[in-house]
Amino acid sequence: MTALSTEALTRDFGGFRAVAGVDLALAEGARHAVIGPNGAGKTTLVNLLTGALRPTAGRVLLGGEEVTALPMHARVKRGLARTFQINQLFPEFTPEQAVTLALLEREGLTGRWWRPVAAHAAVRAEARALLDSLRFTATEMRAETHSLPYGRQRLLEIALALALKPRVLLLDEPAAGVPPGESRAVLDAVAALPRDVTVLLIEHDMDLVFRFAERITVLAQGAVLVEGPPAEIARDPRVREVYLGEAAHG
Ligand SMILES: Nc1ncnc2c1ncn2[C@@H]1O[C@H](COP(=O)(O)OP(=O)(O)OP(=O)(O)O)[C@@H](O)[C@H]1O
Repeated sequence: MTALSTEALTRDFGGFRAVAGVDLALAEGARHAVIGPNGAGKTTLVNLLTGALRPTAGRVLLGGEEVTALPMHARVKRGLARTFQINQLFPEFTPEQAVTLALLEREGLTGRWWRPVAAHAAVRAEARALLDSLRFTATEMRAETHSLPYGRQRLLEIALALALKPRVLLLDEPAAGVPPGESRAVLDAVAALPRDVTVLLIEHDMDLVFRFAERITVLAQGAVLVEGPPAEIARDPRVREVYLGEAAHG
């Protein structure tokens, strides 16, 4: 079963083709990464997947159903989640409180302060389990978010996206700004999530990509240059060429 796919996905800006006939297919439970040199079309592709941009041509499918014409929130409802931005975290909340609220929100329970205490306890336990699956310690779960290392704050954003119980999690540069010593832990925690969530990673840092992904799609000039397992991508001369070109010109 395909969790997320695109067919001949294309986006023009004026006369410029930023995404050119991209075919992607992520199997359920995939750990897939899209890489490519600057200007390859990665950000445009993400925006087409989330619904922030409409394609000039082609289709986006979620669980085999076409979502090309659906706005962002409708795609989220159908199981596509992306990470929240850091400024959406409440710094004085603990991760446990923040995830509990997100879970309550999903179930439409916020504001129902008369609900039984037992129900609340169950949601709290669920929040702790979710944070535990992302390798938060009990101490970290109960610390105010602003006091946590930046890598943990990024993981909390991922936890909040996971609280929506998505089918597909889209991670757009989740390690941006995270110190190198912490960024591996962020991606390792995501890689180890249960396989009922499919993960698509867009990331600049090659070390992280090769650590995380089981399949890699390389974009160049808006089109798929090559797709395959990391070992194949690493030794593909075409991939080296586009990155060497970038190093020479950038
Ligand atoms: N709104 C826009 N209007 C015109 N051109 C655009 C627009 N958005 C992107 N482009 C162009 O499309 C191409 C792909 O851009 P995009 O940002 O998707 O690449 P990218 O792979 O994400 O690059 P980077 O790694 O540098 O972020 C670039 O040449 C960019 O200049």
